[in-house]
Amino acid sequence: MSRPAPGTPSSTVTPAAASRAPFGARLAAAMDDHGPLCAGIDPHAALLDAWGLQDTADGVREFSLRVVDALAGHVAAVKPQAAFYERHGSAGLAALEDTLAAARAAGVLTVVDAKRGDIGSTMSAYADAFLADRSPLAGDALTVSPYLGFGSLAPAVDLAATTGRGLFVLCLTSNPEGPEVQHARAGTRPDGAVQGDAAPGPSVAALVAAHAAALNAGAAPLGSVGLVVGATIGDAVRATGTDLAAVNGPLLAPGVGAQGAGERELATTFGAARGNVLASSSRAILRAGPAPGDLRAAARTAAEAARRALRG
Ligand SMILES: O=c1ccn([C@@H]2O[C@H](COP(=O)(O)O)[C@@H](O)[C@H]2O)c(=O)[nH]1
Repeated sequence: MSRPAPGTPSSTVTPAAASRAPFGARLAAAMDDHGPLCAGIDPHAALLDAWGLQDTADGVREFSLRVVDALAGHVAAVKPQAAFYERHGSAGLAALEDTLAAARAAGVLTVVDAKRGDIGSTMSAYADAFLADRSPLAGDALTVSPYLGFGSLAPAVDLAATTGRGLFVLCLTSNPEGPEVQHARAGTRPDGAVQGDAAPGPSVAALVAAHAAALNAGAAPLGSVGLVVGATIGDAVRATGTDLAAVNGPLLAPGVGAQGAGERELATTFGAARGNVLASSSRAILRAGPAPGDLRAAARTAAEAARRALRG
């Protein structure tokens, strides 16, 4: 088996990476073509059962391949949730690899929702796993967690830029527990200056958004460092002083459907940045399966609603 020589820099530019347009540009085109909707691939045990599949790695693979087959060409992106593959161990990871390969072959963009984040040296290994051309686990973009400090994400930021891939950095997540961390006041300003006790820093969410904005400065039509901003967060963008319009990157908005957000929430949450939003829905679409036509109809309905709310 051939292996890269020890010490081979992960930033090696392969011919594939050199010919790939940046993720932000590819996603902007896909959203224009198919509507601003990402369909989540979350093979929950209950969904596998409802589709007549076993709760095994083979069941997860079959489920995922059916979703890709039904939805490629009808949604801007698909988002496999890594946890549902990992729970089946190495065979589950192989199913994720097969899912990503099928999506690549079908021409639909992939966001691997693995929410990785660690100290910089370990983040380098995560970047190699999910963003390097040579990795079978690489999609078009990866969700990452900035809670070890935004700068710890640098290896992923660098490798994504080199290989034409993207990131979605957690900013204002859709779950009700998020505010205890994301609304808190940060200890530093975007320039790294430490705040004194007397002057509270920006909110953590605003700081994360400011870092993403700096990385996307000048990119057109859209930068490749996106944020995760849940569609369920109410007025948290205003409450945290988060400037989403300045980010100039895609905003992945989970929480549509099963978590309760709909057209109204999409229309009111994102302000002037709503044209950059990629609404994301998993269970609400997947429950329409397993018939491919029913899945497609559910995705089309969700995509039309997202288009009305975000681009109407
Ligand atoms: O803030 C976040 C970040 C990620 N997610 C993920 O999106 C899907 C949501 O699934 P639904 O079935 O549409 O509720 C799931 O994979 C989450 O881990 C999120 O919900 N919120």
